[in-house]
This record gives sequence, structure tokens and C-alpha cells, in this order.
Amino acid sequence: MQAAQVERILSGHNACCRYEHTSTIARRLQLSRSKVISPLNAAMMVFAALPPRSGKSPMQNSKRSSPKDKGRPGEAKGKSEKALIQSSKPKRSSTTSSGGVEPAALPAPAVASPRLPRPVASIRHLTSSPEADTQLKALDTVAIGPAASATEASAGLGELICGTAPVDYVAPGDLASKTSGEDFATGELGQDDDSDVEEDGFLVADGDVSEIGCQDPCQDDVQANTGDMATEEDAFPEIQFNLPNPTNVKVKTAEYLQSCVKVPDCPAPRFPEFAVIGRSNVGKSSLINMLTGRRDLALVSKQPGKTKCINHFLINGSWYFVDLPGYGYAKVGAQGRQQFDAFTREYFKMRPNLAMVFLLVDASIPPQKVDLEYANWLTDNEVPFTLVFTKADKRRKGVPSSARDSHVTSFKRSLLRDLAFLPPSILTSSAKGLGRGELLNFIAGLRVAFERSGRLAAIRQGML
Ligand SMILES: Nc1nc2c(ncn2[C@@H]2O[C@H](COP(=O)(O)OP(=O)(O)OP(=O)(O)O)[C@@H](O)[C@H]2O)c(=O)[nH]1
Ligand SMILES: [Mg+2]
Repeated sequence: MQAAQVERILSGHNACCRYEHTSTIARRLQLSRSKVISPLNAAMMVFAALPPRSGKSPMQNSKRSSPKDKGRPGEAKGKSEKALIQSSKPKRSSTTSSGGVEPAALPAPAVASPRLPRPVASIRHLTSSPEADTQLKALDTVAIGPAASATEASAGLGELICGTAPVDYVAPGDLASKTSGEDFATGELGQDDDSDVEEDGFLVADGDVSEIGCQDPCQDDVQANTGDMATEEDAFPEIQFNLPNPTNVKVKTAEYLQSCVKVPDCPAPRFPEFAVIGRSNVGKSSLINMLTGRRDLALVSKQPGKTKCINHFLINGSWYFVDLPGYGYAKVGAQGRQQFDAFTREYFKMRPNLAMVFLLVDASIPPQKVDLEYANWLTDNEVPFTLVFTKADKRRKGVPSSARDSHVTSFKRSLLRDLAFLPPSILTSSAKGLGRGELLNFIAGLRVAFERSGRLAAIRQGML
């Protein structure tokens, strides 16, 4: 497949998408930043692409699994999550000079990651100059007004990625009656075990956590504060996608498909795919249950480290939701952590139908170094991601509810030390159903944008 052919196919499917080399885009952003930070400039560059690789994607050789291969997550193809991980372990190990045994290197990915056009969701600063530093410092104090950030960004992105509404939007209010929280809460929600909460990247004991159940009256408080946060968010240079407007999208069917630990074993990449990642226990599996309206589609536990595989769920027979193992949980052990991390990162780099990654960040605790590092890694590897702040309902004893908003704000501020523009962000609570409509709308819009980008068509035709 020649680069020119791919380009033609893609632009044929979405004539309004622009494909540019990422560094060109970033350079331009840097330029525009030195004058006036103009989110419009950022918005005009939604789709960035490195020249498409020639050759076939490893996905084409992947074993296809049918939705009939059912079972529980971790029991796919008759294997437990543990067995799947064991079988993927490297066989060789070498003896160190000191006589100890060091773990063998993890198997390298079969081929380099396919460089496919993907939506830009975050932009890194390119240079580290005194001028850039001054601009960065100014970021903390210079507010970019709502008109400049939201409206301009929306205008640009709207033209670029979405023309009409997706077919499966439903009327506003369709799901409104279900947002009590109880419908979507898993059995264990609100009983989060916070015995291991990371502070500044390290695992520390934390007994000072107030448990808040679904009935807690702080829901009003959450909603009231959401408004406050929106005002503050507008002050950040945040990339916003202008997706079609309907407020809700129905999840009619949601089924568990399979679990695996190697990218080539994932289901055939025939649908747009959305994946959740974040620290262990941040609420990834709970979010999937909340969004799909199923109590136990994904396995939830107050014990961190529950999810150990790449778990695929098929939604409405037309898109995939993927639950992944969390990072940062010390008790998994160094080798286990390294393995989860290796296949998860490989998945992000190699999965061609990945439309968006949701990076989950716990809004009830201060910014964590590991989360900031992960956001940077996703940016560096051109993986489009959206920040999803979780556990918005949760409060610690003696800590005012406004602390949550300040955690969200300081996370964004910290990220802005590395990134010139923030990815989109959504505040959620799986216990309360908060953010459900917003996230489902966002996914629906992205699916349409993704289809129009021509990526799926190219994948389906075996060209990517
Ligand atoms: N209060 C509160 N607790 C939550 C929320 N979301 C998840 N939890 C709790 O957090 C704990 C961990 O949830 P999981 O969904 O299993 O987290 P995970 O990120 O999938 O964890 P791993 O699979 O171990 O990486 C459970 O006890 C959940 O009940 C939320 O919105 N509010
Ligand atoms: Mg999980």
C-alpha cells in the first residue's frame, strides 16, 4: 500500500480532514503561542498524520474471534486471566553475574507500530527556551476566555471532523431517568478500598478516606461544583472537539467478547475502539459498567489489580469498549507490573482501530506523578486521549468538597508544564452516573468522525 494511495482513500472519505506531519503542527502551535495562544490554530489541526506506513498491519494476521466466544473476562478461550498472562511470559531468563536470576526481556512487538492518522488530542511543548518558560508561567495567570477557547476551537474542529449527527443518537432525556446512579453502580461502588493511594507516584497507606454511598446527599454538591469547575476549565488551553449536539446515545446491547494479553489476539479491528486506562483502582471497570448500564459487565473489585488482561466488550454490535489492567499497583510485583505495562503500551501503539483512549484520573486525590507521566507517554506516542476524572462523588473526612475541583485543576496545571494544549476532559462518578451522557455523546461523535476519517474503511479493505 503506497502512502499516496492511503492518502487518497482517506481524503476521499473525509475531504475536510487535513493530514499533516505532527511536528509541523506542533511547530505551528508553538509559533501561534508566542504571539497569542489561539486555540483556533490548534483546532484547525485535528487530524495529524505521519506518512502512512506501507505494508500490512499485524492485525490482518490476527486471529478473529466471534461474539459467540463468550465467557467472563479472564476466562476467554477457556483460559483464566492468570493462565493467559503465564502463557505470555517470556520463557528465557538469564543468570546475573551475582548469581541471581534476572527476568528475561519481554518479547519485542512483532513489527513497529503502524503510523496511522489519528486525532490529535494533546500537544507537547516542543522547545524548552526561556521564552517558552515565560509563556508557561504566564499560563497559570493568563486566562483564555471562554469565547476564545470554546467557541473558536469548536468552530475549527466542527468543520474538520464532523458534519452530521450519528445515526444512533436518541432524543435528549432518553436516558435521563436512569441517571440516579443506582442503575449504573456496580455492587461494590462506594466501598472503595483506599488502603493504597499513591502520593506523588509512591504507594502510601491512606486511612483517611470518607466512604460515600449512592444515597449520599453530596450529589447536589457535586452538581453545584461541576458548574464552578467548568468556569475554571475555560481558563485552560484545552482542545475541544465540536461533535454533534444530541445529549444522549443509547447502549442497547453490551456483551463481553474475550480477554487476551497480546495485541494480535485482539478481535478483528473492524469497529472503532475505545479503551480505558489509569492507575489500579481508579475505577476503569466501574466506568465501563456505568456507561453500558450493566452492573457486572466488567469485573470490579475494591482490591486493586483486578483487571489483568485486554478485555473486549462489543457495544450495540458496532463499537468496542476495552478494559485494561491498571498501572502503579505495587503489590502486583515488579515483573507483573512490567508485563501489564508492556502489553498495554504495545496495545496503544499497535491497535489500528483505536479511536480514543480514556485516561482515568482519580479526582478525589491530588495529582499523581504516574498519571502525569502516563499522559506524557500517550502524547509522545501520538495516542489520542481524553482525561476522565473519576470518583467525583468521593470526599475525605474533614476535606471540603471543593478539594475535588482543586485536584482536577492542579492536575491540569501540572500537565500544562509538559503540554501546550490539554486534551478534552470529563468529570465522572460511576457511583452517581455523573458524566454518563456527556461521555456517551462524546464517544458517539468520535465514532462518526472515526468512520469518516476513512481509517476503518482502509482497515476493512486490508490496506492498513
Ligand atoms: N466512591 C466511588 N467509588 C468508586 C467509583 N468508581 C469506582 N469506585 C470504586 O473503586 C474501586 C475500584 O473500582 P474498579 O472499577 O475495579 O477499578 P479499576 O480501575 O478497574 O481497578 P483495576 O482493575 O484493579 O485496575 C471499587 O471498590 C469501586 O467500587 C466512583 O465513582 N465513586
Ligand atoms: Mg478493572
